[in-house]
Amino acid sequence: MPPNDSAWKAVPEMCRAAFADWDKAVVGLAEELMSILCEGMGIKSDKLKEELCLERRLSLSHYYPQCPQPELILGLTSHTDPCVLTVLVQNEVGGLLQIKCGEDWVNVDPVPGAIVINIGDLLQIMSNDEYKSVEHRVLANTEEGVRVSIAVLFTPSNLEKIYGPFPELISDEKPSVYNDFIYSEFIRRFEIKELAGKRKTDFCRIANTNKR
Ligand SMILES: O=C(O)CCC(=O)C(=O)O
Ligand SMILES: [Fe+2]
Repeated sequence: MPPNDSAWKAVPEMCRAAFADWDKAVVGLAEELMSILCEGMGIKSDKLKEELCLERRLSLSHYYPQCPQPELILGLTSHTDPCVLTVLVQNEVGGLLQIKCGEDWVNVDPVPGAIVINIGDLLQIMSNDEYKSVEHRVLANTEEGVRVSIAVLFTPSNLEKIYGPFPELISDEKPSVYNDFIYSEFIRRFEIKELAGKRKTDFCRIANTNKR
């Protein structure tokens, strides 16, 4: 949420100050990461910041109690994050968060003090496939302890802005693999679940370009 947004009022007063401190720390980390990711693409380091990708944050808190029939369900179904970047912290209950590597699911077990960073679909598109959004899921919890995680998803703050691969990354050798789109249209399709079960990046992928 942007600073001074009325959404802050939804945060209980007793934890508003702590939440604001957490938000500040997460934004600082994301700014540094976005700058490194821009350098990795060979574009100016504040490009993602300039594109308003630090301003809108969605904070998702997850609580996974012990499940009596874990073989029947997932804690969170397989998905990629519909954002630029995700910063995620998890408690010590491991063996549940997994990422897809090829055909395999690989555990992302908690490491004390470590933070999980996911590349989101929008960064995959903006980078013209230089970076790839990560498919992940959470298994149902079989342990007595509760698993808790907090994910902060960074998305552009201007919903009516046009996004697409950065022009600096497009050349005759590396043509654009995505059409430009209005961000609110991406959200609309995501919310009506039109993109469910597909790679969300496919909605603007130019036909006949290779999927990676
Ligand atoms: O609970 C987790 O570790 C995953 C949360 C997640 O993938 C999400 O909020 O998008
Ligand atoms: Fe996620």
